[in-house]
Amino acid sequence: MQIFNYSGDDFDLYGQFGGDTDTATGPWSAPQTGGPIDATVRIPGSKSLTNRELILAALAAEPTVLRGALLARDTRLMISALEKLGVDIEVNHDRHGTPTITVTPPDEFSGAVDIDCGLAGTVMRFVPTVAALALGPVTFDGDEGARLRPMGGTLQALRALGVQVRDDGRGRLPFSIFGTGSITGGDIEIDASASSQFVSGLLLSAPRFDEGLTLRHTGAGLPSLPHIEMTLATLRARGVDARTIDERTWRVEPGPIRGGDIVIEPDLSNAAPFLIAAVVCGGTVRIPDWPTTTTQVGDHLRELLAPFGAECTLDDRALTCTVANGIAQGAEISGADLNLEHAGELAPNLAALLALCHGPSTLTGIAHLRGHETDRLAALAAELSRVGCQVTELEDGLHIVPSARNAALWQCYADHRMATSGAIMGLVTDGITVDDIECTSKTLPDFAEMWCSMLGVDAAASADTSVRDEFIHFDVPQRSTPSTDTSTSTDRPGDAR
Ligand SMILES: O=C(O)C1=C[C@@H](OP(=O)(O)O)[C@@H](O)[C@H](O)C1
Ligand SMILES: C=C(OP(=O)(O)O)C(=O)O
Repeated sequence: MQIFNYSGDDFDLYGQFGGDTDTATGPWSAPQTGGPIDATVRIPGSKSLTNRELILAALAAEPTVLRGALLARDTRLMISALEKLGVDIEVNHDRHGTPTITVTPPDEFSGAVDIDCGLAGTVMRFVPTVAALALGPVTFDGDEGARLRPMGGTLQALRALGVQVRDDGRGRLPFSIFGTGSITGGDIEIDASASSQFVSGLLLSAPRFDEGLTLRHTGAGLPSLPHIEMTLATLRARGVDARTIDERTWRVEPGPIRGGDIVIEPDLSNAAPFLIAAVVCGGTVRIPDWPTTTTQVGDHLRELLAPFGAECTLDDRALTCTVANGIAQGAEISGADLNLEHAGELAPNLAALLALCHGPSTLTGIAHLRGHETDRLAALAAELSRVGCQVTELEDGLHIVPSARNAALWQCYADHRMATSGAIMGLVTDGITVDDIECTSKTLPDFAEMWCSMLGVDAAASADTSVRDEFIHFDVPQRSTPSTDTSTSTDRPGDAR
C-alpha cells in the first residue's frame, strides 16, 4: 500500500474536504465486465484549471469563487501552499455536493514558511513565483519522486528575475526562495523543453511584476503547448493582457487580476480511461458537462479515439462515445503511430489501449514523460512487458508490439496514470492486480469506485488484499537517481531522471 508523504497540517488527505474515506487501498484486482458498457460517468473538475484558478485567485485584486473545482491531492496541496502564504481559502459543498472554493487574496504574501509540493508539478512549478512575491524565505520540498522531477526552468527564471534562490545545484527540489515583496520583471529566456509548466508558472504571476514579463523559450522542443494556451486563456478571462508573440515567446502586461465567479470544467484527461473502456468493452460511455470549447488537451480524445472505433458526439449536455464492436467483442483494431508532443498527459492510457490492439504501434514526442510522476517511458515499458508485450523504449517514446497477455502485478510507481492504465489492461486481461490504485487520489480520489460503477461490478470484490504469491517475486525496475550535475539547466528531456 502506498503511504503518502503528506504533511499538510490543515486537513487530512481524505477528511475535511469531502474526500471519500472508502477509497480502495492496497492491491486491487482490475475488474472485468461480461458485456458492453452503458454508463454515464461524471468526472470531477480539471486539475490543471483548478490549480491555475487557485493561483490567479491568490494573486487577484478581489475575491474569487470557484465552482466545480477538483478536490484531490494535487489541489489540496495547492490550497495548503497558498494558505501558508497568507491566502484565505474556504471550501464548501453546494446542495448537489459540488465543491465551491472561496479565495480571498491577502494584502501581502507571508514568507518564512515551508511548502509541501507532494508529487504535483503544478504546485512545484506555479507556487515558487508567488513565493517570490512574498517577504522572507519560502522552502519547497515534496515526495521522494518529486525530488527527481526537473525544476531548472523555474529556478533559472527566478534568478534571471533577480530573485535569490538557494538549492543544492541539481535544479531539483528541495530549494528555498528569498522574496523581497516585489519583482521588476522584463525580458527573460528559459529552456522549457522539460516541462511547459515552467512557462505557465511564470506567466500566471507575471501581471503582478512591475513591468510584466516577456518570456522566450530557448531550448529544443516545447511540450504540452495546449497547457500554455490554457494559461493564457485563464489570464485573459480575468482581464489580463496576455498573448503569444511567436511560437516560443509570450508577453503578459502588468495589471490587476480580476476575481469573480468561475466554473471549472470536468477534467477531460481524467475522462480518458473511461472513454478508452468503451473502446475496449464496446458500448456507450457518456461524460456530462463536456465543454463545447476548451483549452484542455483531453478534448483531443474525440479525434484520437475515432480510428479505434469510437463514435463521439458532443452536445451542450454531454459527450457520448459509442463503440459498436469493442476489442472484447473481437474487434481487431490495428495499432497506430501517434506523436503526443502536445498531449503527453494522455500517453499512459493510450499506450495501454495500443497494447490491446493488433499489430505494432509507436508513440513519439514524449521524451519529457521521463520527468513526470515517474519515468513514464521506463514504467510503461516495464509494466507492458510484464504483461507479455514486447516494448522498446525510444529516445522520445515507445514502440509497442502486443502479444498474448498474462496475469501480472501491475506496478504504479505512485503515478495515477499508471494506475488507470493498469485498470485498462485488466479489462480484457485475466489476473491483473494493480499494486497501488490509491495513488489515483492525486487527481481522482474516487477512481476505483467510479470504474467499478461504470462496469456494473461490486467495488468491494476488487479490493484484493491477498496478492498472489507468484507476483511477489517480480523484480521492480529501478528508477535512476537524478543527475548530480551542478548546473541548474540540465532539464533537457531525457536528462530528467
Ligand atoms: O500545466 C499543466 O497543468 C500541465 C502541463 C503538462 O505538463 P508537462 O509540460 O510537464 O508535460 C501536463 O503533462 C500536466 O499534467 C499538467
Ligand atoms: C504530468 C502530470 O501531472 P503534474 O501536474 O504533476 O505534472 C499528469 O497529471 O499527467
